[in-house]
Amino acid sequence: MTDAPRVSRHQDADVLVGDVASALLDRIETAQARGDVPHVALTGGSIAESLHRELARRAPDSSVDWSRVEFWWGDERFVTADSPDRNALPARSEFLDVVGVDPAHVHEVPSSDQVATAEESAAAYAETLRARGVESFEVMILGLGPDGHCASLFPGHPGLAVSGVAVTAVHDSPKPPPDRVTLTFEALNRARSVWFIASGEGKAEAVARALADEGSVEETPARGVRGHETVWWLDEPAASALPALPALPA
Ligand SMILES: O=C1O[C@H](COP(=O)(O)O)[C@@H](O)[C@H](O)[C@H]1O
Repeated sequence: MTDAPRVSRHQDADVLVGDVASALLDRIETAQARGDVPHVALTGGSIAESLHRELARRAPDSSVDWSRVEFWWGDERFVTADSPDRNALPARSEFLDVVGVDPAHVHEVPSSDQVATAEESAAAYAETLRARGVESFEVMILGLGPDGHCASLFPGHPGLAVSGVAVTAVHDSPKPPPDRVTLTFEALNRARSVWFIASGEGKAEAVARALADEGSVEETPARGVRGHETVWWLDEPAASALPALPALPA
């Protein structure tokens, strides 16, 4: 059973990342308090670096036990481990290494200097998910491209139709770099909570298409992702093309 997506609007990008960071720390604490070791999937993209910095800044005020949480990525660029294009690199240096997450609990998608092809990388990442017994992600954080892509699921691309596996390779991505590895819809939709984060007017049309009553996943892949709970964390510019709420009765 999945709930209808919820929209959470914030004044600007700074307020947005602050509120998401504090909600994520609370969510991890709550999961740990009930005895879980939560699995959290991080994202790349424009909002990720400020979110990761904010998480590191707020971490000392939280009671998260960093030895009892595991981190993954919803997608990764198939490049060398030290490439500036890599989603994991800034997440590690700005957040995970700063708060001291056990490196054994940080599960990167294998890079192009570890395996020969994006297909091998996808298979190895899927095997790690299986071996760690990941049945669902506590929180799946996703960015949104101006074209409506999320993770590395791009409009009109073959990856949208992949089923029966948790991870797939992507080639000829319209956004560089061309070779990538992504969770499939099936795996993304195994999240307890999907959190889309979008900031800036450049994302407004894609946000409106993703949340419209009608539209296709082929055109706007983000429409295909639903957790048990789905929250759209938006700043006001990113929310600016959403239809106005009906006025309350007088
Ligand atoms: O390439 C990617 O793009 C999306 C969105 O990024 P943005 O820079 O347009 O905000 C991101 O969510 C994804 O993880 C990443 O690999």
